[in-house]
Formats: sequence, structure tokens, C-alpha cells
Amino acid sequence: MNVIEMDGLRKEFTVRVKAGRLRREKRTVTAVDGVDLRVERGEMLGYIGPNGAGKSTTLKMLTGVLMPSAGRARVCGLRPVPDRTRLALRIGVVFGQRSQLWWDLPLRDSFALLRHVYRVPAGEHAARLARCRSLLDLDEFLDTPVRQLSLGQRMRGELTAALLHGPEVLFLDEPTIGLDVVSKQAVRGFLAELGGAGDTTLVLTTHDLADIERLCRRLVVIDHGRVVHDGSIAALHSRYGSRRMVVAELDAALPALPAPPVLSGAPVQRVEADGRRLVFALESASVAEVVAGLAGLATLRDISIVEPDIEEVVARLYRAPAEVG
Ligand SMILES: Nc1ncnc2c1ncn2[C@@H]1O[C@H](COP(=O)(O)OP(=O)(O)OP(=O)(O)O)[C@@H](O)[C@H]1O
Repeated sequence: MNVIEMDGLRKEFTVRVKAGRLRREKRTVTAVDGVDLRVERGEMLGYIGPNGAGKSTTLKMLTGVLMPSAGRARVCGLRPVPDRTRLALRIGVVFGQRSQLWWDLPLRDSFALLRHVYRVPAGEHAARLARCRSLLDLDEFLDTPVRQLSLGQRMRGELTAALLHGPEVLFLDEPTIGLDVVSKQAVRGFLAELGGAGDTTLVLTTHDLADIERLCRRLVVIDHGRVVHDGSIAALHSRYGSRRMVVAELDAALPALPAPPVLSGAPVQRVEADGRRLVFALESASVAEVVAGLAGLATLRDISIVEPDIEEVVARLYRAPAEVG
């Protein structure tokens, strides 16, 4: 079942730009330019794109903050803007830059207030809060006013606040922005567990591709308001011809580089450490074939396999979105 549907979703903004010394003229900025997308219950969707691609604008239309200029959006079968109050009970929203907590209150009191705002039965609230407390390690700062929390602590509080009413869909806009390594891991681990359970749909925008690799099976890339990729990370790699690499550490440099037919299907990409480290790209050859081919030529000290780098593929996609169509 689809929990999110977008058909030709579009958002235009009218902005005034300087046109001469005193004159200003109106210009239309198309932030989202006809997005068609279906998201099924329980999916973990990464929604990424370069700065200004239209990610936040899409999330704002889906959460009822902005009215689309054209097209249709449905979340949990509801129209986000007209049905905003009903929708609020079924979705959770975490926008990294904004807070839904009461600044002067301790987290504990914010959570208690939210229970009343959403009219959550006491038992359900207690169970969800207990789970978040243990998974997100909240206890140390539960009684600290929100304004005194570090960014990482606040973000863990925000996540809890977004989940206490048991939403079906969780929208996260840059949930790990500015967090240190430990807090990032805590947030990712928590989201992985939440999404892994299968009954909450996660839609995540981020510039940190490690979030995507850890959490999302499906990746939608937008650029200039249009979808330029929709599929798995593996599909993105194969579309761009990214290869796994084999790094071979040799006892001594070879007199000449191994070339086909000795090592066909795995061309040498780089030679490092004065020729004692060779990096092969796995095209059609397997790791075993590279090892067997090298074994006849040199003494191997170590072999490691490097997975394709998502940063590199995505950077290429951002630079030349038209290539993928
Ligand atoms: N309220 C607004 N008024 C005018 N233009 C806007 C408004 N909000 C967004 N835009 C423009 O719409 C485009 C898309 O912005 P949006 O914030 O959705 O991008 P984004 O993909 O979330 O970017 P980032 O990664 O930088 O957060 C940009 O050109 C932006 O300047």
C-alpha cells in the first residue's frame, strides 16, 4: 500500500530580483518541477540532491506546510494542506534546523505536553518514551531545559518528540546535520531499528551519504526540482559503471604491470607505494581470479576489497544529471 503519492507535484515561488538601480522585477522560481513518486508502507527512502534541488520544498508540501502550485500529493490517503490537522496525528517531522520542543522546559516536560497535544493514551506514551529513553540514551539529560542541550542531545530529543504519538510516516530533513560522530551513530542506529521493524515509513533528506548507505534501500535523487534517479544504491552504481576495487599489497614491485590476458577483466587503476600496492578495478573478473592471476606473478602480502564510493557517484550525478535522464 502506498503511504505517499505524488503526481506531477510542483511548487513555484515568486521572487523579486533587482533589475537595475531602483527597479525590481518579479521572477518565478520553480523549486519542484513535476515530481511523480510512490512510497510504500515501511520503505526507507533517501531523498537527496544538491543545494536548492527542491528537497525541503517537497517535504514541506508533503507535511502540509506549503500548498503545491500544481499536481497532487497524498500522505496516508490525506491531502496534506486541507487535512493538515488529521495528518499531524499520523506523521512525525524532524527538521534538523527547527525545533518542536519547548525551549525553556526540560525535555521530560516537553514530552508530557506533547502527550496532551496529541491525546496519546498514558500507557502508549510511557511505552514509546521508555523505548526512546533506552535506545537514544536520554536519561542523562531528561531534566535539562532544552536550551541547555547540545545539538546531539537536542536531536535525540527531537526524534523522540516526533515519535511519541506513533506516526506511520516519519519525515526527516537533515537529521544528522552538525552532529558529532557518536551522536550520528546513535541517531542512525535508532532510525535503522525503527525502519527495520517495518511499520514506520521513513523519508530522509541529507547531504551525508553515510546516512543513506546505512539507512535507505531506495534512493531518489532530485535536481532542479526533477527526479533524476529512483532506485537502489546498487542500481546507481551499475548505472554509472562504478566498480569494486581490489587492493593487492605485494612483497616487491613487479618489473612490469600485469596486463591482459594475465589479468583480463580487472585493469590496474593505480600503482602506489613504489609499485608494491596495486589497485585493480573489478570489471568482469572476480576477486578470486585477480588473486590467482597475481599469485603467479608476485608474492602477495595482503588483499582487500574496496566497495564503490557513493560520494563519487553522487558527485558525478549532481554534476551531470542529464546523463542519467
Ligand atoms: N520561500 C521561498 N521563497 C522563494 N524561493 C524559495 C523559497 N523556498 C525555497 N525557494 C527556492 O526553491 C529552490 C529549492 O529550495 P529547497 O529549499 O527546496 O532546496 P533543497 O534541495 O532543500 O536545498 P538545500 O540542500 O540547500 O537545503 C531554491 O532555489 C530556493 O532558493
